[in-house]
Amino acid sequence: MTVEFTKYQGLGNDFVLIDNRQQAEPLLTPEQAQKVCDRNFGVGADGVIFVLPGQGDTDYTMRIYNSDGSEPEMCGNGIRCLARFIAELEDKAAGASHSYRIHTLAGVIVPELLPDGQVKVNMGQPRLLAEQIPTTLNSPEEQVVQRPLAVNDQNWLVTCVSMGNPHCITFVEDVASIHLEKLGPQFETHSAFPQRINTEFVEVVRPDYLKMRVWERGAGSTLACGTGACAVLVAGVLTARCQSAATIELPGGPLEIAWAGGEEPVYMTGPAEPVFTGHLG
Ligand SMILES: N[C@H](CCC[C@H](N)C(=O)O)C(=O)O
Repeated sequence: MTVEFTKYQGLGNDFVLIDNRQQAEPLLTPEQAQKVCDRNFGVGADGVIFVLPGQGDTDYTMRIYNSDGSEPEMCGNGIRCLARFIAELEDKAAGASHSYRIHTLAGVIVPELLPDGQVKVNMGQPRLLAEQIPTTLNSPEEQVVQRPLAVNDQNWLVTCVSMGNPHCITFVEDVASIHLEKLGPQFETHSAFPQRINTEFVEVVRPDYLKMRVWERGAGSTLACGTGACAVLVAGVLTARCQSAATIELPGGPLEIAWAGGEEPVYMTGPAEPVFTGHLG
């Protein structure tokens, strides 16, 4: 069976998107997705994203496999790509604005296509309690803000935020000096994170401009992480380092993130572009 796909990227975080509207189960297994993501033996991507039929009052369902075959709850850059892909599948006129209600393992997420081609996403509320991350770095009902964590014989102060998927944020003086390939895997598999963890290293340039690098759970070093940028803004607000809206500069480019605090949702605005279409198998 050949499977058609379209390759999309959001700030260089790239995905194979598959029209899966005809059945409730993904057309590829996690093992097949892993092979598709291989940058030498496959198409090459940070993940595979499936557009499935909606559930309840949602238009569609998004499922995603990381390049290691694991299934995360959500993907910020990926859902912007999914929204653009759906508009293409529905043959929506370019330049018009549309929003979709997407069922995900992180809850209902609402991306809106803006007339300029960018996508604005209501990413839902951040989860801040240790049990919601999940992590053992504090009592289950407590938040994890500037807690000590020993990694690579160094003591880091970390703040943990879930956007449906788990993130560990640490603020540093010079983000370019971080040895991501050495530190990333040690954070990712640390025993304090029973579901593993996405790790963001952040340099506050100004309260409305932060630079970050990311080691993603199940995907390694990527050029951008949308849920990670949201988690970084939330951690910046919780630690009084940044304003309620900021530009988060990733290696692949900037995302605009805003959070009014408390029970309010986090909003993310950024690009998503098609690259090419092809067939698998
Ligand atoms: N690797 C992440 C999923 C992809 C998230 C990232 N690509 C984004 O844009 O949010 C995880 O296992 O939680």
